[in-house]
Amino acid sequence: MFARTATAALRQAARRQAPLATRAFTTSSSQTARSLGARFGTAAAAAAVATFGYTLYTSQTASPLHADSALPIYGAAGTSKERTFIAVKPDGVQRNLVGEIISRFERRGYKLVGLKLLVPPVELAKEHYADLSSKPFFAGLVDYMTNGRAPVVGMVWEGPSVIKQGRIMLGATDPKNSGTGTIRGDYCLSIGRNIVHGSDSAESAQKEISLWFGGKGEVVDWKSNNEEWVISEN
Ligand SMILES: Nc1ncnc2c1ncn2[C@@H]1O[C@H](COP(=O)(O)OP(=O)(O)OP(=O)(O)O)[C@@H](O)[C@H]1O
Repeated sequence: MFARTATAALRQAARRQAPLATRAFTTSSSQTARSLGARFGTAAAAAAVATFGYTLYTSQTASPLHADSALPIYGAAGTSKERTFIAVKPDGVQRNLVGEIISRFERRGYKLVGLKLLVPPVELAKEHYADLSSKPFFAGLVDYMTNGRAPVVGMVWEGPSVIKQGRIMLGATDPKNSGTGTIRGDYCLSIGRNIVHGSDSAESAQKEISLWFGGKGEVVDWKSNNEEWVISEN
């Protein structure tokens, strides 16, 4: 009974989270590109589909579901299945801070449901930072993320309020304004080398998880045995 109720709640939350999602899977690249085009721009959508070789899911296309779950890969914001995209940028990898950053999220009680190491294609970085494309530092930002001098570690973390709490754990964009105890406040000094990224809203998390983890089976829905000790409210 509880399982059925929880599943229904998740389905409802997922529908609220993706109100424009179609009910059937989108199978054709051109169809997907059109959907993406409406949201992120036609060129970016076509380039993304061509570049990554897999479908990018947005709120205008159906999201991939886990085989045994009604949950989209981007989770259900506002529930204990909320998910966010966190990335250790190339400077964080180069400075051997991957373990430290993973450890902070693990110790807080969040659950790792996606993890990959990659040198992102230029188109992926451009799409990820599309809202900054007019900024003078955009070209340098894309180069720093994609030039291969070190890879990026992409992650999907799950748990209550993980989007907001993840941003708090990261600290301010400019490390000079980040408090001690935050990742950026403890480990970096420059806005251009701030070692981590975190989704800043449910909409961003949905876009970014779909962008970086859209391949089949790249986000894993698993049950942690610690869950009742971490997220129960009695
Ligand atoms: N003035 C700047 N000079 C150089 N790089 C910048 C500057 N402002 C932002 N950036 C880079 O662009 C990234 C994205 O900036 P944004 O304003 O979206 O901040 P953010 O959301 O805190 O960062 P992120 O998206 O990486 O988590 C920053 O993390 C930083 O790497």
